[in-house]
Amino acid sequence: MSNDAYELARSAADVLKRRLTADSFDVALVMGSGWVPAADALGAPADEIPVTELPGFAEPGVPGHAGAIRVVEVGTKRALVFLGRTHLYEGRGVQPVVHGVRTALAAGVKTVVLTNAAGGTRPEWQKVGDPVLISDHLNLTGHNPITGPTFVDLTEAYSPALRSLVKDIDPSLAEGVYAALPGPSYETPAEIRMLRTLGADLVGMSTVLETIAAREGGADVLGISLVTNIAAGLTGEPLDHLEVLAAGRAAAERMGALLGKALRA
Ligand SMILES: Nc1nc2[nH]c(I)nc2c(=O)[nH]1
Repeated sequence: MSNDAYELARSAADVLKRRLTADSFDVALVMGSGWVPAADALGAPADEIPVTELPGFAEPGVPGHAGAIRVVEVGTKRALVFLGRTHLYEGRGVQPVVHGVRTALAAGVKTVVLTNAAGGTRPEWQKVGDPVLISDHLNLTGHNPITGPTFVDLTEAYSPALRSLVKDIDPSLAEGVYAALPGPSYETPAEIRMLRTLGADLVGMSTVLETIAAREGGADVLGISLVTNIAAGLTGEPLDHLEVLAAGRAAAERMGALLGKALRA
C-alpha cells in the first residue's frame, strides 16, 4: 500500500512536469483555508493545472477550495502553489492528505511551505489575524503517513534556518507549537485547557502529516499558521466557521506579501 502511495506521487509528478510549461521547481507552497488571496498576492501564475487532472488527487472535499496547482515565479524561485489541501476529516485516509507534498518532492522540490488557519490557545499574546511561525508540532491525529520501519528524525521538523530568515524579514513574528487533531469538530473548552497544558499554542486539523512526509523526503519545512479564532472556551464566544474564514481572508493578503519577501530573500 505505502509503495503504491510513492509510485502514485511519482506518476502525478510525471504528469505535472509534462503538462506544465516548466519541469523544475524550487519550492512548494500549500495554501490552507482562506489563504488563496495570499497566493494571488504572490503574483500572476505562469501556469495552472486542476488537481483532478493528476493521478491520486480528488477535488478537495471542502466547498470553496479551488483544487488547482499554480506555477508562480517569485524572484529567482519557481514555486508550485497548491490551492487547497485534503484533510484527514474528509475520510479519504492518510495517504491522500500527504499526496500533494509527496508529488511536489517527486517533482524535485526541496523546500515546502505549509500554511494553515488555526485556533489560538494563547489569548494572552495572540489575536485573530495574527500569523504565527510554527516552531514544532504535536501530532495528535493518531495517524502517520509513513508505513514500516522508517524512523524519520523530526528534531528540526520546522527548519530553524527558514524560520530565522522569515523573522529577519518580519521580527514581529511570534513562534508557536501547532497541535493537530483529527477534527472535524472543534475542541471542547476542557480539551483546549488540556492542549495548553501540553504546550500547544495553536490548534488545527492539518499540516503535521504533510510535515512528516516532507521530512521523510528530505525537504526543509516552513510552517505558518494564521490565527483565525481564539480556541474554544477562552473567550466565552461560540466558534463560527464562517467568521473564522473571513478573518483568514482579511489577513491573508498580508501573508502573501510576507511569503513573497521570504521567497525573494
Ligand atoms: N482543531 C482546530 N482546528 C481549527 N481550525 C481553525 I480555522 N480553528 C480551529 C480550532 O479552534 N481548532
